[in-house]
Amino acid sequence: MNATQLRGVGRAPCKGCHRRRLVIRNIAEAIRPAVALKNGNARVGVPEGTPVVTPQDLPSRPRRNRRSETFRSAIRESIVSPANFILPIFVHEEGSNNIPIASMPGIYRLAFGKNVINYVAEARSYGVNQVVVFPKTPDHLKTPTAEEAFNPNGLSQRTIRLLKDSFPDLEVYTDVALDPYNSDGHDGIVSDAGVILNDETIEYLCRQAVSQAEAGADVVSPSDMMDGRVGAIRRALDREGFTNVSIMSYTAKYASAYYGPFRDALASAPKPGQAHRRIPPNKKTYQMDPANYREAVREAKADEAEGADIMMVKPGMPYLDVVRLLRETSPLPVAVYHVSGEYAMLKAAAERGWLNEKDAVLEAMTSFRRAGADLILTYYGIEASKWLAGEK
Ligand SMILES: NCc1[nH]cc(CCC(=O)O)c1CC(=O)O
Ligand SMILES: [Mg+2]
Repeated sequence: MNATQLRGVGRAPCKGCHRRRLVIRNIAEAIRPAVALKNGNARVGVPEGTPVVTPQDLPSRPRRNRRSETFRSAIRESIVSPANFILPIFVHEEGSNNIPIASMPGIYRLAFGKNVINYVAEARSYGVNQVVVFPKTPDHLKTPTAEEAFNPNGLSQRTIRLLKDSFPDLEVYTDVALDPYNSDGHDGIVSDAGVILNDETIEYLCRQAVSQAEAGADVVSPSDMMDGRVGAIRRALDREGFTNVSIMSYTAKYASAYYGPFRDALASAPKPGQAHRRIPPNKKTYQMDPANYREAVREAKADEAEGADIMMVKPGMPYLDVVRLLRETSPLPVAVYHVSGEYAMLKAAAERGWLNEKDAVLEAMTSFRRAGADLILTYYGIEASKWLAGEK
């Protein structure tokens, strides 16, 4: 059989040569089934009734590049690694047990001390060497001006110290915002008229960031969305000699419904107003409108000019277009926050058997990387790393 004959294998019947073609095809399939497959029209083992067609004249067949797992992995464009993950940890000190968070199955407020160490040690054993610390502040320490945020011996500061003492090479990120310490449940100081004060709040955010740097933080992350806070924090850190402490800015943080479980975890949701004080029930006067895209460019330009080292988009999956936008707008690394509500959705569907959790989660992580994120903050940090390591 020569090449010309083989090329005819699998072609649609043409009256004159139909019989000859069948014979050739049978021989070809018997001795070299791969040849028949190469022509894209194998007749081996097709269900009866499968139409016999003329192969399409298609020089470009993208399926060729998907034909084997070996080949697919060889040409994969986006890779997820535990090195990309930043693991959020909730810390409390109301007793020595971890406390489950009802709306985040599998996630706990960790008891300050060895429970925190053990959790982080487990993360590190899977290659996750970055954490971001969120303290659960007891109600009696919350005030309208949130001074606990910069208490040098506050839970946040002690947790940072504990982590850096235990794991000197761990990258410890912090959250800079007043909400966990604010009796009004806002990221900034609320005036009696219900305005979240910008410049006054920044004064305290700077103190908070410096106190975290003094405790040993590697990266401070303002999540408050006040205007100008990145530049002010940069100057405050530099003034105190912390020129090596980085700033990861929540650059495009949207006023999202997906933060609900996080606010459960820290009891940090905006509180009801009082007779003499109007407390806004939501964060829409500082967090971005979910409808806005161009505005993210404006935020990014400001943060870059003010000295941000990393820019973040939050939430994650519903905002992949914004991740891609920042990736193309700036040379800075881009982080994305796969937030508490996104975690809760996946867990809830998985618990009901409606989604394959591992596949759905790794698909989400891959999508963040494809959209252009370098860093991924995710409560799935440990589980996803186990899956990436091939564990069940
Ligand atoms: N400023 C605090 C802060 N930092 C991170 C989150 C949300 C994270 C999550 O939902 O996982 C929030 C909550 C908020 O802005 O209300
Ligand atoms: Mg801004």
